Amino acid sequence: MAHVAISAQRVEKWFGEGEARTHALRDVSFDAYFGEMLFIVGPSGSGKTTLLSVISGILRPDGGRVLMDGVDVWNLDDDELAAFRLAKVGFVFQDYHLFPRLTTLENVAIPLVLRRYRWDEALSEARKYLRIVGLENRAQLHPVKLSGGEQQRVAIARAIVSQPDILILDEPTASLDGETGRTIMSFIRKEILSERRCIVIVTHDARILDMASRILDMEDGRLKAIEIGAAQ
Ligand SMILES: Nc1ncnc2c1ncn2[C@@H]1O[C@H](COP(=O)(O)OP(=O)(O)OP(=O)(O)O)[C@@H](O)[C@H]1O
Repeated sequence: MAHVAISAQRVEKWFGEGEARTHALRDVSFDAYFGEMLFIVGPSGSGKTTLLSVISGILRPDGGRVLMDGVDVWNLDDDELAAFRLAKVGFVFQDYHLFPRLTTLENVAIPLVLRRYRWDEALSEARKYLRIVGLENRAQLHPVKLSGGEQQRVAIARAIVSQPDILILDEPTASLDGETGRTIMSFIRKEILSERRCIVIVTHDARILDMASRILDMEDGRLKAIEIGAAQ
């Protein structure tokens, strides 16, 4: 029996006040397992990014709970939650969140520095991951000098450098051409997914859906269906 990595239980989220009040997540429950690549799909505004933020310990829900590897993450205090996320979760955000003043290599090294690696060790490990995403020759450039697709690849390298148990990606291929997107997703599936890791991906990109183990289909804040993917 596969081990549950993330358990979302009756999650609710509201935004705004009065007329602008939006019910962004309505009673959303599902389990994500170690060893699977779980995709979240649905129309714009259906709550995908909100769900990703709640299950990864970034955005506090208004109701329900989220267990990550058995830990009720929204019951942790801020310091415990930060430490838990650092130890367990890697993120790739839709808009990259790269540090503009650091080089590409330094950006990838940051999670290791936070884990108290020596600076030279962190840089050398980071270089391996830049090579994996095909950007070794961009190591000394700052993010502003990179294309959108290259920045996305740096963000992916930074998310996987510390080998997190849970890897969360928001639209990871949105700014990549089809071939690069598939190459990176195949790489993640082959080299990054393992029996001890769970990968959750929000995507609009139909070209990569065949790599899903299962697909959560969101609509209007609700979980409409859970489908078995082609790669299960
Ligand atoms: N910070 C916020 N403040 C107010 N409303 C928000 C906020 N974030 C999201 N919403 C609203 O919550 C709903 C769900 O938004 P969310 O970004 O999760 O959807 P999404 O499915 O990820 O959309 P997209 O595919 O366009 O990224 C939308 O109606 C959105 O307008």
